[in-house]
Amino acid sequence: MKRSIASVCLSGDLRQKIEAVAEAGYDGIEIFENDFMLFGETPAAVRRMVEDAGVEIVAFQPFRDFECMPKAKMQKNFDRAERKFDLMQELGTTAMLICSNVSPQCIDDTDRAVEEFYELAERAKKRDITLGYEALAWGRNVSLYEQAWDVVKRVDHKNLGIILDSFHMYARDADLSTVAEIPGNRIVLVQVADAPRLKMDVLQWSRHFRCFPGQGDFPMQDFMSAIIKTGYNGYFSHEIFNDEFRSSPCRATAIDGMRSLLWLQEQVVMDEPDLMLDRKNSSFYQPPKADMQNFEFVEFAADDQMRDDLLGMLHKLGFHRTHKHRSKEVSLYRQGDVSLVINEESDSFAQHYSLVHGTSVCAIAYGTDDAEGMAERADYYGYHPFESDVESGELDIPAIKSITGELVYFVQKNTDGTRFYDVDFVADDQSEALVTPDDSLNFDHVSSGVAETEFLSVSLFYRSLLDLDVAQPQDLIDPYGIVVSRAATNQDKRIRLPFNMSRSWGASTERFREVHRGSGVQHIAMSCDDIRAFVRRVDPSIILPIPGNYYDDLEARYELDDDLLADLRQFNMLYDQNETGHFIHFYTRSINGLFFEVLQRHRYGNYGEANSQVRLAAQAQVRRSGQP
Ligand SMILES: O=C(O)c1ccc(O)c(O)c1
Ligand SMILES: [Mg+2]
Repeated sequence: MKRSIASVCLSGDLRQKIEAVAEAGYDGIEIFENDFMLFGETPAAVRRMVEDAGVEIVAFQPFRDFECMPKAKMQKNFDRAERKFDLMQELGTTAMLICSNVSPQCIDDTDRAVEEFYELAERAKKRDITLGYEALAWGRNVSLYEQAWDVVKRVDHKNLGIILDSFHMYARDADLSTVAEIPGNRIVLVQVADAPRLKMDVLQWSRHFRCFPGQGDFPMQDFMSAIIKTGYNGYFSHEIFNDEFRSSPCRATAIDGMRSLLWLQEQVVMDEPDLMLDRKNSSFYQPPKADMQNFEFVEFAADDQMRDDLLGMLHKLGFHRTHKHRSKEVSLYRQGDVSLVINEESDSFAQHYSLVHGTSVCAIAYGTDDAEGMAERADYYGYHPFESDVESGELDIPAIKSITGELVYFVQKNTDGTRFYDVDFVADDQSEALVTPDDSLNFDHVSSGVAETEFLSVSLFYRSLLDLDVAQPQDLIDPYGIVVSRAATNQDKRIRLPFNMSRSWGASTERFREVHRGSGVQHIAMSCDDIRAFVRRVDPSIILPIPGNYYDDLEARYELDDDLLADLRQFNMLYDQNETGHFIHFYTRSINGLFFEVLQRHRYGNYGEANSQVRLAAQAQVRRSGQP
């Protein structure tokens, strides 16, 4: 599979874009006309730059509003094309993307289009140039790929083919069956773009919300399979117009794009193993399948200032120290099946992390049946391994850096049922729990607060490397802005990872990123079997106070037992119900922006989203009062 990316996907000037594209390992780049026009070097210099970088200019694009203009304008359009052919020859590229005309003056006359494209193809032939016709979803008279194919078929000229762009096709709910009629050698270029499903003007949707495959909602595997079945052997090229990409570092975006193409290839091969192997691609490598089973532990970096606050909060929630590390300043606090590691080892990753972020989560560990495989997968997807100091007799747990900088560990499940702490830790009966521990406690979800520019990278990280499902974004209402939230989950829902971003400085996510000095884990939720018993054992001073009006509303909305309602009110718990069941939960106050949640699910799969605005308002109230 030959891989390319359009220069319009990336921020910066043309030189920076070319360097980023080469470094990320693409074979080619589509040069967007504006990127060239606004660049201060000659076509020959750009050609050298691209050659030196070892990439190919896959296409020059776009050539706009060519066909079916009033007769008086056509001569000018042919002249304009000749000028661009000159430029393309200087740049050393042979493919020109022509998008369907969007001008109000464009005449609806397919015979005319056929004649004009024949004439243009004849001119292109003299220059060894191939034209590719692409239907823009908002084209004046040609807006469907079937219409573009009809024109190309009728022109029947070797120098004119079709360009297929997944965005335009899916945006118009295309039926992919006509793709099978197109011989692969008549496809000049395939552009891949995903997008979230949005109901809005198609032009605005395309220009601002496209994203890399794996970040949006389109069934990109089906598109890929349909194309590959035509026998097409050319480039798959990203063409993503996206506001976040425009404001993100171009190298990071280019690398994410490469991960996205690798992921797409993995999906296609998984669905239809013969498709790509048929293509004499014997060097084809398929990474080990992801295997992610559970949250094994969460690790905290503790700094001097807030260490005691954190330990105090854990004690009040029923945790106590059960183990100490054999050789390091590392303690394990357990309750039920929740393991929290407190790392105070000097000169460790954790200590460096706490110097920047204060007391906070510096790592999440997942249990897996194939830790080696996960490490190999991480390498395949270009996520960076992290090597830690391991003493003999200790586990060497594969680790990588996540997008937001904390570590991700892959902990091998042992067949004999022993756990990570049975090797590296010694049991420690010194400290007693302040309150009776709850054996039913389990990790439920771990949420992160991320920057707007990281949001799509994080979804790709979860979808590609960890093979999690990533749900569509939801808006949560904060008193000071909107928080956009998505959740990644594994199949049996033992791993749930919501992640949030906000464009509003005053909203919870950005306030967290301010106190925590960067993105990271903001919230750890744990489930139990009897939350009404659990909350009675917890010191009320650590629980987030909820406004009384909320309970009056609950009473009006649902038929709740007086008993339950009284408990909810007294213990500052929240309640939600849906068609299948109900949900009760409470939050703690925060430490350095981080807070805990304890919850009980009754056949309920959501997160109490309906209550998120209550929580966000309650947290804003606490912040305003200057309390933690
Ligand atoms: O938005 C546009 O104008 C535009 C231009 C070229 C393309 O290939 C495309 O898909 C969209
Ligand atoms: Mg396109």
